[in-house]
Amino acid sequence: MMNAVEFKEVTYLYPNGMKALNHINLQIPIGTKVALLGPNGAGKSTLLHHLNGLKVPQQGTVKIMGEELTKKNANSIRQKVGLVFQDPDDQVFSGTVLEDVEFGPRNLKMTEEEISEVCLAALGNVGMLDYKDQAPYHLSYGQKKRVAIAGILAMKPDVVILDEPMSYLDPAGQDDIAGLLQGLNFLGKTIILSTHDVNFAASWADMIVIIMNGEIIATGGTELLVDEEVIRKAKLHLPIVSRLFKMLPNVDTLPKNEQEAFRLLYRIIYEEEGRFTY
Ligand SMILES: Nc1ncnc2c1ncn2[C@@H]1O[C@H](COP(=O)(O)OP(=O)(O)OP(=O)(O)O)[C@@H](O)[C@H]1O
Repeated sequence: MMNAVEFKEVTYLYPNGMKALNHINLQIPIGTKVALLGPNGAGKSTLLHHLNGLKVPQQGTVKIMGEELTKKNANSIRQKVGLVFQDPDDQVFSGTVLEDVEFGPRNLKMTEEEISEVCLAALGNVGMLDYKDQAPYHLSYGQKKRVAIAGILAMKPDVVILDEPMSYLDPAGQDDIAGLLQGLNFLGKTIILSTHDVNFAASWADMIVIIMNGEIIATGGTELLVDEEVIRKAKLHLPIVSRLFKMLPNVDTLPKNEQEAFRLLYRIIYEEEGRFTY
C-alpha cells in the first residue's frame, strides 16, 4: 500500500543552530492512526510542521501521498494535509465561527453551495453548530480548538495532523475529539497527532513514534508503550493498565467492592511512584 507520509533523512536546524530534527526516517501507511510521543522540546511540532509544508526540509526529503514536498508545491500539499495547531489562537481569527471555518474552503475555490455544505457539516461534527454566528474571540479555549478542527475538516484533507489535540479540553471534550478522530479514520483518513498522554495513545493508536532530541528512538505498535526502557528514556509514564498488570501478582486479595478496589489500586500506583496517598 502507498504511504501517506515518507520522511527520508530529514534534518532541520533553526536559525539559532538548534538541530530540532536529526536524520528522521519514517513511513506511515495510508489510513494509519499515529501517536507521536516525546518530552518537551523533542521536536514533535517541528516534525508535524514538515507534514503540511509549513516547514520544508532543509536536508532530506518528505513525501506526502507520494508527492515530494518542496517550497513550490507546499500550497497544494496543504490541501491534502490539514494541520490543527496546538494553540487555537494561532488558527482561529475571523469575525464569526462560520466565517472562520469557511476560510480554507474559500481558498480552495469551492462553490458557495459546497462551502456552506462542508462547513456546516464540519461544525456539526465537532459539536459547534450552535455557535456558528458567534465571534471566536469570546469562545473558551476548548471551543476554539473545536472550531480549528472544523476548519481543517472542511477542507476534506486525506491526512489530518493534530498538535496536542487534547490539551485544554475537559474530559468530555477529549472523549468527543477521540470519537471524532475514530470516525475520520473510519472514513479512511490518516491521522497523526502529538500527545503526552500514554493512556490515550495506548488505547487509540495503531502506530507509536517516540522522538527525543530530534531523533526517532522507537517506532512500532502499542506494545512499545510497555517497554519500560523506552518509556523511561523518553521520560514518559507507563500506561496505567500496564502498571496495574505488573503489580497485580503482588496483591494478595483483590477487594470485591469496586470503591475499595479503586482506592487500593490507586494507592499501589501512587506508592510505587512515591506520590502522596491518603
Ligand atoms: N523558532 C525557533 N527557533 C529556535 N529554536 C526553536 C524554535 N522553535 C523550536 N525550537 C527548538 O527546537 C526544539 C524542538 O522544538 P519543538 O517545538 O519541535 O518540540 P516539541 O516536541 O513540539 O515540544 P513540546 O512538547 O514542548 O511542544 C526545541 O529545543 C525548541 O527549543
